[in-house]
Amino acid sequence: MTVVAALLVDDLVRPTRLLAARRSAPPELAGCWEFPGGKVEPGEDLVQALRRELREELGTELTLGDRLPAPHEEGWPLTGAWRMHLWWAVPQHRPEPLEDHDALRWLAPEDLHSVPWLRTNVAIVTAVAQRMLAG
Ligand SMILES: Nc1nc2c([nH]c(=O)n2[C@H]2C[C@H](O)[C@@H](COP(=O)(O)OP(=O)(O)OP(=O)(O)O)O2)c(=O)[nH]1
Repeated sequence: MTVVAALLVDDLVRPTRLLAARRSAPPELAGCWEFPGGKVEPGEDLVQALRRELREELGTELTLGDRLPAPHEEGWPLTGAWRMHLWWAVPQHRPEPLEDHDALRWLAPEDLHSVPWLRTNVAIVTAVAQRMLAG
């Protein structure tokens, strides 16, 4: 019941832009923005799953930073029993919307709320904006 996702930024020390991705499926989530990532598969650890998802979805390897602190040890609550863990990361290649997304946008911290995020992401986006603005 674990989802992993990347907070893709231009720089791990002084991030000025964060990548938001617009979902193309399923219909009930399409058009909403999220952090690229997905479900951990059996036999994978969290970071292996994160690297696989980013390779599949955006065609990039990652330089990983810290994990975003979550309000619970199990991660950020999504719907039902799903929980999400997120890592700051810099993409090693130019991200392309290969699978699951139909648009990507690099946002400044003050513009993070300018796209319609998945409802479950709003609290996370607020925490991310605070961290980016705190420098
Ligand atoms: N990737 C991602 N999923 C999120 C975010 N916020 C959020 O509520 N979710 C939810 C949406 C989905 O119900 C679930 C992740 O599913 P997914 O469809 O991305 O997973 P997946 O790539 O492994 O795809 P699948 O096996 O379900 O086909 O978590 C987010 O920021 N990123």
